[in-house]
Amino acid sequence: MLISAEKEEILISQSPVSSMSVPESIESPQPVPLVYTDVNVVPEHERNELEKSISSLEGEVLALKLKLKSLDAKRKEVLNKIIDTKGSIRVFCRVRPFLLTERRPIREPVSFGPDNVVVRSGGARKEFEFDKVFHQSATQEDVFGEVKPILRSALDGHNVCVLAYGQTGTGKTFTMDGTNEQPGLAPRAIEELFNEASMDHTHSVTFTMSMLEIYMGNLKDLLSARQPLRSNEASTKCNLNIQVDSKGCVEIEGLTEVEVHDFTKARWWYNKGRRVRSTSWTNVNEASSRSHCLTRITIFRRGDAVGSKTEVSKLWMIDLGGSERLLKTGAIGQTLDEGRNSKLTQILKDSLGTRSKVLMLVHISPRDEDAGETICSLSFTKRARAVESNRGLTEELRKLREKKISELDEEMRDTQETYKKIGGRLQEAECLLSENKKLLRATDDSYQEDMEKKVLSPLDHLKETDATPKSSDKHVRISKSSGFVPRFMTATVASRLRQTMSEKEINAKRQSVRSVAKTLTQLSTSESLSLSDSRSRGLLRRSYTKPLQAAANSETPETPKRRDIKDASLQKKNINDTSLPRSKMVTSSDPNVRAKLCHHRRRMSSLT
Ligand SMILES: Nc1ncnc2c1ncn2[C@@H]1O[C@H](COP(=O)(O)OP(=O)(O)OP(=O)(O)O)[C@@H](O)[C@H]1O
Repeated sequence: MLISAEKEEILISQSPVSSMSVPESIESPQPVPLVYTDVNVVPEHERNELEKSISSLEGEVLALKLKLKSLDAKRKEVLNKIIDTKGSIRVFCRVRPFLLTERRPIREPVSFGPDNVVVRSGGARKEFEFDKVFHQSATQEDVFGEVKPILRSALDGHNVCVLAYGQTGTGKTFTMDGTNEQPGLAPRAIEELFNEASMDHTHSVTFTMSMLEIYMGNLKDLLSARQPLRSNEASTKCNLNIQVDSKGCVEIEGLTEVEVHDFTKARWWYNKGRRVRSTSWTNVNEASSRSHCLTRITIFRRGDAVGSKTEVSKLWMIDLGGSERLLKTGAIGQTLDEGRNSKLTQILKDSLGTRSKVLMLVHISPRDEDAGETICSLSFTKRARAVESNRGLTEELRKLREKKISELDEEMRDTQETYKKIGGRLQEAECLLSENKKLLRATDDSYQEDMEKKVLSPLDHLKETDATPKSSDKHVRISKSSGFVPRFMTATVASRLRQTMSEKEINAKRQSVRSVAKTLTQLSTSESLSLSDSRSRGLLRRSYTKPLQAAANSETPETPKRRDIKDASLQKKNINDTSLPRSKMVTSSDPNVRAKLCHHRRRMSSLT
């Protein structure tokens, strides 16, 4: 449907509005003749076609939604199987490249394969296994690619925890935050969540965001509106309480939680939190190496069906303090270490359980002098990895496991592809449905207008407007339809007398204008008519102006009689234009009647 604002016309294809389930033959690109038609003249059979198309599209939308729902459930199940087979605690290792300021040793202490790292220190050789090892040349995209599937789990209702662990200066912040040119995991993950949510056709998904810092057992709200002015000034929200409800869900009392509607807004908040974290420390490096920075995205996912429950899950992205600091602090004083780490454990209590997915990224340095610290970090993650029952499998079982994972991966890809296709079709169908509904509403309105015009001739309309108090048309219509007329609007004996006199005169005009309206209606129902077509316009002009002129010989200079009526749409505008000065709506030639009508109208308007 095309709407030309210039000509105030609507172009409607002569064929009924197509639905999605059109037969192949009709779908082939045949030249469809376009017919210009006025919205006021949509023939009855086209309305029926439109209604039929709407109901068939409604059925199709429903069926597609059901299909998507079952595909979503299947995808969820397959993903869970994959994660369970791979292990719900996954440990990756990332080796930082040498920095420009660092001297590369002749014999590097760290060597690595795709899933193992070997460290040589003081003649000893230690080997560690991982789910994946990112070499020095690995990009931020490479790392994110491996993290992506776990995000889907978060959207599916699982609590997910992504932790960056390692010695100070090994690249934890680089991996989590990244730079403007090379964004890290957190901004990429947030963007991905929005992308995935936009493709979910069966649920509405919303997000909130919180950021906090833990240092020496203190919790600091990084998104709070009230931040300390100076670095050493205590923040009002520096000691938040951790609460656990009856279901075991952890909540941090008073922690700022902002609603994020899109990625731009989320990134803005994320950058704000990062700024607050660094500015509250006198030394920026101290900030990241001595404290844990936690970003929480809470996901609210609700099905479209009436009465659906909202699933809530959390995605934690944590940049841990330098591991050597943790160990050293622990060595210096047990109390300090307890205070520092027990808060972290409490906060993550519901996100490290059996239904949760954990991804730990251990970062190591390539430097010779860091080899001892590297072994410490890797030994810690080895213990974390050992928690998983899948570890220590025989070669045969390992192969079987790999085969199973690749089968599941393929199933997952197929399901996702089908989901995407059906999602696309659903969007098309919904779009078409909404267009058709709009069109039907437009035809309904014009149909009603048309019917009104058949009952009331244009002059009736004038009369009605004339006799109406200044209140809006809408109000008057409501009063008419409901049968309720305010008392001050009921006619008095005198007003009825005055009205009878004016009615006699108006009736004569009504007769002639009705014949014009009839001619128009006949024209409109007999064929689709283009008002841009000069022949049609001429026909309209002739048929419309002639009886008007004949009937309105005695009209006042303001009436359409002396106007050069350009086309029917202009004529229609004149008739309906209630914004015209009220004096222009009087149609009596008799000065006495005119005076009486004016008096009547003044009286009525003074009552409103
Ligand atoms: N993969 C990488 N590629 C390029 N540069 C990196 C990489 N990893 C780390 N760097 C650089 O190494 C330096 C230290 O990294 P970063 O600050 O991220 O370490 P960190 O582990 O977060 O330290 P801290 O514990 O102090 O927070 C930075 O200059 C960073 O840009």
